[in-house]
Amino acid sequence: MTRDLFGPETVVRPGKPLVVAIDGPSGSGKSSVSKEVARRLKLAYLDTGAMYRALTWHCLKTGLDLQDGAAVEQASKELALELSTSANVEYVGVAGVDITEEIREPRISSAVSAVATTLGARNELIRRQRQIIDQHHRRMVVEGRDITTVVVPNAEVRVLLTASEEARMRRRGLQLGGTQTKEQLAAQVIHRDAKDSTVVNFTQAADGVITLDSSDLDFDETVETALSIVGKVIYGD
Ligand SMILES: Nc1ncnc2c1ncn2[C@@H]1O[C@H](COP(=O)(O)OP(=O)(O)OP(=O)(O)O)[C@@H](O)[C@H]1O
Ligand SMILES: Nc1ccn([C@H]2C[C@H](O)[C@@H](COP(=O)(O)O)O2)c(=O)n1
Repeated sequence: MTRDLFGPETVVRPGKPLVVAIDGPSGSGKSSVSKEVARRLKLAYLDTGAMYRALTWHCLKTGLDLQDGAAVEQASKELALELSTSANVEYVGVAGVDITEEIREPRISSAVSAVATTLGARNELIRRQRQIIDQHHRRMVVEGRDITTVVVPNAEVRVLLTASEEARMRRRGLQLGGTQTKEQLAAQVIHRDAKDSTVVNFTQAADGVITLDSSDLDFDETVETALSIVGKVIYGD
Protein backbone atom coordinates (compact mmCIF):
# COMPACT_ATOMS: atom_id res chain seq x y z
CA MET A 1 0.00 0.00 0.00
CA THR A 2 1.47 3.35 -1.00
CA ARG A 3 0.49 6.81 0.09
CA ASP A 4 -0.48 7.65 -3.53
CA LEU A 5 -3.63 5.61 -3.14
CA PHE A 6 -4.86 8.21 -0.68
CA GLY A 7 -3.71 11.29 -2.54
CA PRO A 8 -5.77 14.47 -2.34
CA GLU A 9 -8.34 13.45 -4.98
CA THR A 10 -8.94 9.91 -3.77
CA VAL A 11 -12.33 8.90 -2.41
CA VAL A 12 -12.25 5.38 -1.01
CA ARG A 13 -15.34 3.20 -1.53
CA PRO A 14 -17.39 6.09 -2.97
CA GLY A 15 -21.04 5.95 -1.96
CA LYS A 16 -20.48 2.96 0.32
CA PRO A 17 -20.06 2.79 4.10
CA LEU A 18 -16.54 3.27 5.41
CA VAL A 19 -16.32 3.52 9.18
CA VAL A 20 -12.75 3.62 10.49
CA ALA A 21 -13.01 2.86 14.22
CA ILE A 22 -9.99 3.80 16.33
CA ASP A 23 -9.67 3.03 20.05
CA GLY A 24 -6.76 3.37 22.41
CA PRO A 25 -5.48 4.68 25.73
CA SER A 26 -4.95 8.30 26.65
CA GLY A 27 -2.17 10.05 24.73
CA SER A 28 -1.77 7.27 22.17
CA GLY A 29 -2.57 9.78 19.43
CA LYS A 30 -6.18 8.85 18.65
CA SER A 31 -7.51 12.38 18.08
CA SER A 32 -4.61 13.78 16.08
CA VAL A 33 -4.10 10.65 13.98
CA SER A 34 -7.85 10.11 13.41
CA LYS A 35 -8.31 13.70 12.25
CA GLU A 36 -5.50 13.40 9.71
CA VAL A 37 -6.80 10.03 8.49
CA ALA A 38 -10.28 11.60 8.07
CA ARG A 39 -8.79 14.50 6.04
CA ARG A 40 -6.81 12.17 3.81
CA LEU A 41 -9.79 9.89 3.17
CA LYS A 42 -12.31 12.75 2.92
CA LEU A 43 -14.38 11.27 5.74
CA ALA A 44 -16.28 12.93 8.57
CA TYR A 45 -14.72 12.73 12.04
CA LEU A 46 -16.25 11.96 15.43
CA ASP A 47 -14.38 12.56 18.72
CA THR A 48 -16.46 10.56 21.20
CA GLY A 49 -14.21 11.59 24.10
CA ALA A 50 -15.33 15.18 23.50
CA MET A 51 -18.91 14.05 24.18
CA TYR A 52 -17.95 12.63 27.61
CA ARG A 53 -15.97 15.80 28.29
CA ALA A 54 -18.90 18.05 27.31
CA LEU A 55 -21.24 16.11 29.59
CA THR A 56 -18.70 16.44 32.42
CA TRP A 57 -18.47 20.21 31.80
CA HIS A 58 -22.26 20.47 31.94
CA CYS A 59 -22.53 18.43 35.18
CA LEU A 60 -19.86 20.55 36.88
CA LYS A 61 -21.45 23.77 35.60
CA THR A 62 -24.83 22.81 37.05
CA GLY A 63 -23.29 21.68 40.35
CA LEU A 64 -24.35 18.08 39.92
CA ASP A 65 -22.86 15.37 42.15
CA LEU A 66 -20.84 13.19 39.74
CA GLN A 67 -21.33 10.19 42.05
CA ASP A 68 -25.10 10.44 41.60
CA GLY A 69 -25.51 8.04 38.66
CA ALA A 70 -29.22 8.73 38.13
CA ALA A 71 -28.63 12.49 37.96
CA VAL A 72 -25.69 12.09 35.54
CA GLU A 73 -27.80 9.80 33.34
CA GLN A 74 -30.65 12.34 33.33
CA ALA A 75 -28.16 15.11 32.44
CA SER A 76 -26.87 13.03 29.51
CA LYS A 77 -30.39 12.79 28.11
CA GLU A 78 -30.99 16.53 28.41
CA LEU A 79 -27.57 17.66 27.17
CA ALA A 80 -27.92 20.21 24.31
CA LEU A 81 -24.68 19.13 22.67
CA GLU A 82 -23.23 20.73 19.56
CA LEU A 83 -20.27 18.97 17.98
CA SER A 84 -18.27 19.54 14.81
CA THR A 85 -17.90 16.43 12.67
CA SER A 86 -15.30 17.99 10.40
CA ALA A 87 -11.64 17.18 10.95
CA ASN A 88 -10.89 20.76 9.89
CA VAL A 89 -13.17 22.55 12.36
CA GLU A 90 -12.85 21.96 16.09
CA TYR A 91 -16.04 22.98 17.89
CA VAL A 92 -17.79 21.64 20.97
CA GLY A 93 -20.69 23.57 22.46
CA VAL A 94 -23.50 23.14 24.95
CA ALA A 95 -26.67 25.18 24.36
CA GLY A 96 -24.77 27.80 22.38
CA VAL A 97 -21.82 28.11 24.79
CA ASP A 98 -18.47 27.39 23.08
CA ILE A 99 -16.58 24.97 25.36
CA THR A 100 -14.05 23.75 22.76
CA GLU A 101 -11.04 24.89 24.80
CA GLU A 102 -12.46 24.45 28.29
CA ILE A 103 -13.16 20.71 27.97
CA ARG A 104 -9.41 20.08 27.48
CA GLU A 105 -8.49 21.65 30.83
CA PRO A 106 -7.00 19.39 33.52
CA ARG A 107 -10.07 19.98 35.80
CA ILE A 108 -12.26 18.25 33.18
CA SER A 109 -9.67 15.51 32.52
CA SER A 110 -9.63 14.78 36.27
CA ALA A 111 -13.42 14.54 36.54
CA VAL A 112 -14.40 12.89 33.25
CA SER A 113 -13.87 9.27 34.35
CA ALA A 114 -16.61 9.60 36.97
CA VAL A 115 -19.04 10.47 34.18
CA ALA A 116 -17.65 7.95 31.67
CA THR A 117 -18.09 5.11 34.16
CA THR A 118 -21.78 5.92 34.69
CA LEU A 119 -23.43 3.20 32.61
CA GLY A 120 -26.73 5.01 32.02
CA ALA A 121 -24.88 8.04 30.63
CA ARG A 122 -22.69 5.80 28.46
CA ASN A 123 -25.80 4.18 26.95
CA GLU A 124 -27.22 7.59 26.05
CA LEU A 125 -23.96 8.84 24.51
CA ILE A 126 -23.49 5.58 22.59
CA ARG A 127 -27.05 6.00 21.22
CA ARG A 128 -26.18 9.52 20.06
CA GLN A 129 -22.86 8.37 18.56
CA ARG A 130 -24.61 5.73 16.45
CA GLN A 131 -27.16 8.31 15.34
CA ILE A 132 -24.39 10.73 14.25
CA ILE A 133 -22.60 7.93 12.34
CA ASP A 134 -25.84 7.07 10.51
CA GLN A 135 -26.45 10.74 9.73
CA HIS A 136 -23.09 10.70 7.94
CA HIS A 137 -24.11 7.65 5.91
CA ARG A 138 -21.56 5.62 7.84
CA ARG A 139 -18.61 7.38 6.20
CA MET A 140 -16.64 8.52 9.22
CA VAL A 141 -13.51 8.10 11.32
CA VAL A 142 -14.74 7.51 14.88
CA GLU A 143 -12.34 7.47 17.82
CA GLY A 144 -12.65 6.66 21.50
CA ARG A 145 -12.35 3.71 23.87
CA ASP A 146 -15.20 1.37 22.88
CA ILE A 147 -15.74 2.13 19.19
CA THR A 148 -14.26 -1.12 17.83
CA THR A 149 -16.03 -3.23 20.45
CA VAL A 150 -19.36 -1.59 21.37
CA VAL A 151 -20.31 1.46 19.29
CA VAL A 152 -19.52 0.07 15.79
CA PRO A 153 -18.20 -3.50 16.16
CA ASN A 154 -19.06 -4.04 12.46
CA ALA A 155 -16.95 -1.07 11.29
CA GLU A 156 -15.17 -1.71 7.99
CA VAL A 157 -11.77 -0.95 9.61
CA ARG A 158 -11.03 -1.43 13.33
CA VAL A 159 -7.76 -0.27 14.87
CA LEU A 160 -6.36 -0.23 18.40
CA LEU A 161 -3.80 2.57 18.53
CA THR A 162 -1.34 2.01 21.37
CA ALA A 163 1.94 3.46 22.64
CA SER A 164 4.08 2.79 25.69
CA GLU A 165 3.24 4.62 28.93
CA GLU A 166 6.50 6.50 28.63
CA ALA A 167 5.71 7.71 25.08
CA ARG A 168 2.18 8.71 26.01
CA MET A 169 3.25 10.72 29.05
CA ARG A 170 6.01 12.42 27.04
CA ARG A 171 3.53 13.36 24.27
CA ARG A 172 0.96 14.70 26.72
CA GLY A 173 3.68 16.70 28.50
CA LEU A 174 4.75 18.31 25.22
CA GLN A 175 1.13 18.92 24.25
CA LEU A 176 0.52 20.80 27.51
CA GLY A 177 3.61 22.93 26.92
CA GLY A 178 5.70 21.45 29.74
CA THR A 179 3.38 22.93 32.39
CA GLN A 180 2.65 19.64 34.19
CA THR A 181 4.70 17.70 36.72
CA LYS A 182 5.37 13.99 36.22
CA GLU A 183 2.75 13.24 38.90
CA GLN A 184 0.15 15.43 37.18
CA LEU A 185 0.85 13.76 33.84
CA ALA A 186 0.55 10.32 35.42
CA ALA A 187 -2.82 11.33 36.90
CA GLN A 188 -4.11 12.54 33.54
CA VAL A 189 -2.79 9.62 31.50
CA ILE A 190 -2.14 6.46 33.54
CA HIS A 191 -4.57 6.86 36.46
CA ARG A 192 -7.40 8.04 34.18
CA ASP A 193 -6.90 5.00 31.94
CA ALA A 194 -7.03 2.73 34.98
CA LYS A 195 -10.41 4.19 36.02
CA ASP A 196 -11.81 4.15 32.47
CA SER A 197 -10.68 0.53 32.03
CA THR A 198 -13.17 -0.57 34.67
CA VAL A 199 -16.01 -0.23 32.15
CA VAL A 200 -14.34 -0.64 28.73
CA ASN A 201 -11.39 -2.62 27.41
CA PHE A 202 -9.07 -0.52 25.29
CA THR A 203 -5.79 -2.17 26.20
CA GLN A 204 -6.13 -5.40 24.24
CA ALA A 205 -7.38 -5.74 20.69
CA ALA A 206 -10.64 -7.66 20.33
CA ASP A 207 -10.94 -10.29 17.56
CA GLY A 208 -10.55 -8.65 14.15
CA VAL A 209 -9.08 -5.43 15.56
CA ILE A 210 -5.63 -4.49 14.21
CA THR A 211 -3.09 -3.16 16.72
CA LEU A 212 -0.97 -0.18 15.67
CA ASP A 213 1.82 0.40 18.20
CA SER A 214 3.09 3.97 17.67
CA SER A 215 5.71 3.95 20.47
CA ASP A 216 8.60 4.14 18.00
CA LEU A 217 6.82 6.00 15.21
CA ASP A 218 6.55 9.74 14.73
CA PHE A 219 3.21 11.35 13.91
CA ASP A 220 3.56 11.15 10.10
CA GLU A 221 4.69 7.53 10.25
CA THR A 222 1.71 6.66 12.44
CA VAL A 223 -0.72 8.29 9.99
CA GLU A 224 0.89 6.46 7.06
CA THR A 225 0.66 3.16 8.92
CA ALA A 226 -3.01 3.78 9.75
CA LEU A 227 -3.72 4.55 6.08
CA SER A 228 -1.89 1.43 5.00
CA ILE A 229 -4.09 -0.61 7.36
CA VAL A 230 -7.19 0.92 5.72
CA GLY A 231 -5.74 0.06 2.30
CA LYS A 232 -5.00 -3.53 3.30
CA VAL A 233 -8.45 -4.09 4.77
CA ILE A 234 -10.36 -2.43 1.93
CA TYR A 235 -8.25 -3.38 -1.08
CA GLY A 236 -6.40 -6.36 0.33
CA ASP A 237 -2.96 -5.04 -0.63
N1 LIG B 1 3.15 8.98 16.77
C1 LIG B 1 3.27 10.10 17.43
N2 LIG B 1 4.49 10.55 17.75
C2 LIG B 1 4.64 11.67 18.45
N3 LIG B 1 3.63 12.45 18.92
C3 LIG B 1 2.42 12.06 18.62
C4 LIG B 1 2.16 10.87 17.88
N4 LIG B 1 0.83 10.72 17.78
C5 LIG B 1 0.29 11.77 18.42
N5 LIG B 1 1.23 12.59 18.90
C6 LIG B 1 1.04 13.81 19.70
O1 LIG B 1 0.74 13.37 21.02
C7 LIG B 1 -0.18 14.26 21.62
C8 LIG B 1 -1.39 13.46 22.15
O2 LIG B 1 -2.11 12.99 21.03
P1 LIG B 1 -3.71 12.97 21.01
O3 LIG B 1 -4.29 14.13 21.74
O4 LIG B 1 -4.11 12.75 19.61
O5 LIG B 1 -3.95 11.64 21.89
P2 LIG B 1 -5.31 10.94 22.33
O6 LIG B 1 -5.06 9.48 22.24
O7 LIG B 1 -6.43 11.47 21.55
O8 LIG B 1 -5.41 11.37 23.85
P3 LIG B 1 -6.71 11.48 24.79
O9 LIG B 1 -7.44 10.21 24.68
O10 LIG B 1 -6.16 11.68 26.15
O11 LIG B 1 -7.50 12.67 24.30
C9 LIG B 1 -0.53 15.30 20.56
O12 LIG B 1 0.22 16.44 20.80
C10 LIG B 1 -0.13 14.65 19.26
O13 LIG B 1 0.23 15.58 18.26
N1 LIG C 1 -15.70 6.14 23.55
C1 LIG C 1 -15.22 6.73 24.68
C2 LIG C 1 -14.53 7.93 24.62
C3 LIG C 1 -14.07 8.48 25.78
N2 LIG C 1 -14.31 7.87 26.94
C4 LIG C 1 -13.90 8.49 28.20
C5 LIG C 1 -12.52 8.13 28.63
C6 LIG C 1 -11.82 9.42 28.87
O1 LIG C 1 -11.41 9.55 30.21
C7 LIG C 1 -12.83 10.51 28.57
C8 LIG C 1 -12.31 11.59 27.64
O2 LIG C 1 -11.78 10.99 26.46
P1 LIG C 1 -10.55 11.64 25.68
O3 LIG C 1 -10.98 13.00 25.22
O4 LIG C 1 -9.41 11.74 26.63
O5 LIG C 1 -10.29 10.69 24.54
O6 LIG C 1 -13.96 9.89 28.04
C9 LIG C 1 -14.99 6.69 26.99
O7 LIG C 1 -15.20 6.12 28.09
N3 LIG C 1 -15.44 6.13 25.85
